Amino acid sequence: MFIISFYLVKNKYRKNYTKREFIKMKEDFNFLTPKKEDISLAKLKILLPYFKIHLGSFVIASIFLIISSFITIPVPYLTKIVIDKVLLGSKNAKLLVNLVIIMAILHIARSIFSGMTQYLFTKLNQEIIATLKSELFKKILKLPFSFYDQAQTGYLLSRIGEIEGLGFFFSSTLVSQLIRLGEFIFALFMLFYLNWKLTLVALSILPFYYLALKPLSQRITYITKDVLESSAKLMGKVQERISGAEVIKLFATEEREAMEIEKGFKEISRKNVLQSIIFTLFSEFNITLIALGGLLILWRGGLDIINGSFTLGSYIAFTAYAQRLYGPIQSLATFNFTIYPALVSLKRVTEIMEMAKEEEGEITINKLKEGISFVNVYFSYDGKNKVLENINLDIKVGEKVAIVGPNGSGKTTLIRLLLRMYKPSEGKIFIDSIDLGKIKLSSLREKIGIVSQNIFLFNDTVRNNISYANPNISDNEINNLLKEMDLYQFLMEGFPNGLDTIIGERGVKTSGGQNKIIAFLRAILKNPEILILDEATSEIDTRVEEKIFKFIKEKMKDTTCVIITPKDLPKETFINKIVYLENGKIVNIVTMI
Ligand SMILES: Nc1ncnc2c1ncn2[C@@H]1O[C@H](COP(=O)(O)OP(=O)(O)OP(=O)(O)O)[C@@H](O)[C@H]1O
Repeated sequence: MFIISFYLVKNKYRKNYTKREFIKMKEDFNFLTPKKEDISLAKLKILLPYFKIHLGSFVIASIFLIISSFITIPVPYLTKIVIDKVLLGSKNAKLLVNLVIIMAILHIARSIFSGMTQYLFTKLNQEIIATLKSELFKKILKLPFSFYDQAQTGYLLSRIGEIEGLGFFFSSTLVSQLIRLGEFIFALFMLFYLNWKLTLVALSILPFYYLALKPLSQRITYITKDVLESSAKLMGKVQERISGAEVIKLFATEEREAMEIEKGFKEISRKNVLQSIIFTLFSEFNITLIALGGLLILWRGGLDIINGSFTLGSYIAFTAYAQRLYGPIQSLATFNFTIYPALVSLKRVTEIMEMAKEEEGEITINKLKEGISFVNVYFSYDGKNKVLENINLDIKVGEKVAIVGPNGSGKTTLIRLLLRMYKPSEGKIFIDSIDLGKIKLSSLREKIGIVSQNIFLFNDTVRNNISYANPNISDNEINNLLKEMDLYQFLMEGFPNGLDTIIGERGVKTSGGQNKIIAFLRAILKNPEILILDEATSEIDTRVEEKIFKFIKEKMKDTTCVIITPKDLPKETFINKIVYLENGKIVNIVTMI
């Protein structure tokens, strides 16, 4: 059976698999069962709120579905009347026409209700999927920074895409299954009514379903999860390689990288084939079993017709109702198969939805009065290696503090703690004597303008990047600021379309120094009470750097500034205090007069 399915599926992928690949696939198939996935219907509770919102549409769509499913139920019985009572009996042409018209109306009505059902379910399904995708996106943005240290962008994009699989729960499939159950019971009743012995013969195929379903559904669950996880991981890799295309080209490693990715795609293709084989196995099994059931009915019913205990019309009605018995059996059996991939998607989406968000405080802080204090702060990213040790530091409002130290000494980490991107492992940080942990994140971060080491700019205009914190700001206000900083000329000369210049993805169309200046303007336009420059002027030429420092010194007197640099700053700058950091410890603090 495995071999037949393999050859059926092989055509779908139009690929010739080597003997080794074939053997590997067969081994995978045999060994899939032990890795049974633990999935439960309990996770469905996260879908309930979405379901409740659309309950009205769901009920209407379900009613249409029920009507379209049951409206043609009398047709086989009417056919029996036509054959036994009209054609072989009264030969009443008028009654024949009337019965045919009734059957035609029933078919047309079914088609109209079915079309409306499809439309309503698709609309409902798509609306919920769009909401779920946006919710997941929002959730991902609210996850702690430590999450981003591990997850790759492409991987996360794939996980958002997996929401499509949840559409199953809002489709007509679930209601159809209930209807099919009703249909099954009704058909069973009709069949027993027409010929109970023949009905028992028709039902004799049922135990075989159980035998086939058990081993196959466990395998399909595992392989579905495996395909989704491998695809998401591979997408993470692909996205990273495309982002890092410059490095790949400069190191001339295109072939190596392409081979690596090809290996990943082939592995997924192999798993997809395996998944397809399982589906094909089941579908072929289904078709054969139903055909055999039909033949059993023909054999047994034929004998009854020959010995005169069963009419031809009853036989035709019986086979039509038998279809209504086998159809639901088939779809109830397949349901087991289709629900597992959807449950796997649900489990994976829930994993992210249930992750803890960034820890939030409740206090909204007003304008800074006192300043920032680090008290006995220790920090480690991995819980083992200490990155910061016993940090005690006071930064008063309006003070300009430089943090100087060699690479890896913990300067940026200190700032990350201040921004509450991470929590101190020990000790506390206070702003105006309020524990940082108790402050509302947005209230804290709104106060801080930062130009970080690795700045990120959006693929948008210079204007939209500069005014990111305040999109309603006018060009006039931006130009005034540029003039005040003596950077207007620089911007007009540097960017061919002025504020309308598109800077490209991550600022590829502009120079490193220009990007830093845009990031600096972006931070300034936020009107920050605390300005942090993390090696912000490293790529900026001395002339512009002087202008920036002059602006800070003269126009940002009340703003608290933290300037990070690996080298000592010249003594005559505006700095009030220099903090020397080495191996995560403050080794010296020099206060300027
Ligand atoms: N997200 C992270 N996860 C684990 N370790 C990290 C992480 N970020 C930084 N580190 C480690 O923490 C230490 C301090 O890094 P940090 O970036 O704070 O140093 P820095 O003084 O700003 O260095 P540089 O001058 O090179 O920017 C380094 O050993 C670094 O490898």
